Amino acid sequence: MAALPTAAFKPVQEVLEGEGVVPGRYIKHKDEHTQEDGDVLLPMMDCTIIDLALLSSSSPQELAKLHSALNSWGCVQVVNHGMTSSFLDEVRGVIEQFFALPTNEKQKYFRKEESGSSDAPLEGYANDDVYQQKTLNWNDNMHLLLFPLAKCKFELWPQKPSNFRTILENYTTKSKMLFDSLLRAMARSLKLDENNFFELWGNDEEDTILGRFNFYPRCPASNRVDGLKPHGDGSAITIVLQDNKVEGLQILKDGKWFRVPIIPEAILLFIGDQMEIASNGIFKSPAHKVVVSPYNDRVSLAMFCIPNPEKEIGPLKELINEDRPQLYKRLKDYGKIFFQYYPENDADRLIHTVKINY
Ligand SMILES: O=C(O)CCC(=O)C(=O)O
Ligand SMILES: [Fe+2]
Repeated sequence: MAALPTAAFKPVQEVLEGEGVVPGRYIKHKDEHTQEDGDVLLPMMDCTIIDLALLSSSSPQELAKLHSALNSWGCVQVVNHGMTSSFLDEVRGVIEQFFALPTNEKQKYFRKEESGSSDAPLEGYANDDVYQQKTLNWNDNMHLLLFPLAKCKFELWPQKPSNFRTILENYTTKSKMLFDSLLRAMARSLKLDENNFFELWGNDEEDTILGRFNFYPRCPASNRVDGLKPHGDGSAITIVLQDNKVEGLQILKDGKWFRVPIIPEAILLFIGDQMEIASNGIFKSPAHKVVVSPYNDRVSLAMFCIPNPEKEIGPLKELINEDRPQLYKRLKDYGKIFFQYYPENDADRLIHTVKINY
């Protein structure tokens, strides 16, 4: 990967300063204008809300709801997860405070090439401009490895606001428990041994959680830019803490885009490509994207469960049978395959590259 051009770096947040014109590099190609002007009128998805307490007590109805939603949408929102709304607001608050800092303060945590390697992610603050995408996302972001603690590069964690680290460590510890409960419940909903998905993620000290802190500045030409282009997540599973006031996340189902509702007390779960592979296609990794508001900035925090790249991932043998032949190849380091294609504009379903064609 080319060296990251620190000197030329400009946060999207500052792009409109001066003339206030959105540069062409951010304007979507004509053929990407699928629903220009119409985004606000898109239907809301029929989002399943899962009660974690019921799930953990193995309520058959709740497990069936989970199975059905992950099989159709690949996404649910989870409530009763043990984190209070005021705590979730604190997490959102420190993210907002970080992105509100002056650029020279944020640049102390700038993403450097040396911080990444084939098996460790690039960490720090940046935006997609540094990867020279064809059309850029209207998004500034920060990537931090959040788990396990032994792998955290705390020198890249913001010192301001001063409670950033405490809040994020606390949120990560609670999220790890949430991930574990969800993975167990997902296995149970498929009538598998409840520890089966720990083979995929969670039982290995090289399994990690990568956090992506997103900031989508408001944009007057909001319907001509993408906050985040359509993509499926390359993780095993992802949880997203959405902004509690500003909508923007959309999900694709049967070729149509739907808005994802804001449920302030909920945490959103997306199936990632590696879980779609492990579940032999029963759980779907949905394409999703983010649209930008003309009036308000939006933040979110996506936490990706990334399996040890040395581990071979493939459809579980219990989920392969005559009616459902093996749909995906067995592979290692899906992240590497994923990031070879990721900067492309049309890379919304990279999982197709590892499909077995009968
Ligand atoms: O901003 C959001 O709500 C979703 C972010 C997302 O999809 C990602 O970071 O992969
Ligand atoms: Fe995503």
